[in-house]
Amino acid sequence: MSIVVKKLVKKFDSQIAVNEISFEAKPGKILGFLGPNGAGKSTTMKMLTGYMKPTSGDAEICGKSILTDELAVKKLIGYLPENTPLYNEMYIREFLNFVGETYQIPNLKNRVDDVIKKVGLTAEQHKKIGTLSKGYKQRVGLAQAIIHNPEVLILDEPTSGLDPNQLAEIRTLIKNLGREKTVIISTHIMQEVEALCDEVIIINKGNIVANETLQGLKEKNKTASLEEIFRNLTSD
Ligand SMILES: Nc1ncnc2c1ncn2[C@@H]1O[C@H](COP(=O)(O)OP(=O)(O)OP(=O)(O)O)[C@@H](O)[C@H]1O
Repeated sequence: MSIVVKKLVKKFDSQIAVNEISFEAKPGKILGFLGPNGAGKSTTMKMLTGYMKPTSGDAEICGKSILTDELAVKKLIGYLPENTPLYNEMYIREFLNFVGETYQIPNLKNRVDDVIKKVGLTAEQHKKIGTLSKGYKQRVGLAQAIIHNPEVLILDEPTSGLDPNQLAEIRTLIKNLGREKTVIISTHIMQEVEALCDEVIIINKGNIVANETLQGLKEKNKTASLEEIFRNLTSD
């Protein structure tokens, strides 16, 4: 297992955003992390990537604890946050070089060339980040997430705001990455889950209400409609 989550809790004052959730994820599989707005998806992802301390519980990324091995965990994970914080004043190459240097990547120039090609930024590569369209900014976000070739990818709504062409390209990229790596993606797009995910977790009000293979989820709920399953499991 490359991700083992153990009774993870996050409280904000009296509000329990994530309520003692446990789950696992393995390499070569894409795990879809679904839930209504405010369910606790981003909060969980932030805890797994070391950007937010859990109130209690722990998680291991390739055997390293998010509580005690924060640095090792950051190296093992590529993270695309929901609203990718990018440096708008920087040029794409400058930014990717900067990120690459923090990971001390050898032959960085070649690696930057590689990721630019991989995420489809070749035509835009000499532009300033601030001048890019939303979809291209998203690609820069993906490029910084994969530059250090991490074992685990955590992508928070990776295709939000992309046009249909970009959507298809980025989905193909994620699908390919998922062949070797452990990938968790959060999304509200059920077609995306169908197209990409092997396994699905549905979270509602901080609690896991489903944790199945995509096929298993449909069989258990006796319908092939993910939207119907989602509504049944998350409506009040
Ligand atoms: N820093 C914070 N301080 C206080 N409350 C927070 C904070 N971050 C998140 N929350 C609350 O925790 C709950 C879960 O939020 P979270 O962002 O994890 O939801 P989400 O499932 O990612 O939602 P969405 O689909 O809208 O992105 C929400 O009620 C939110 O208001």
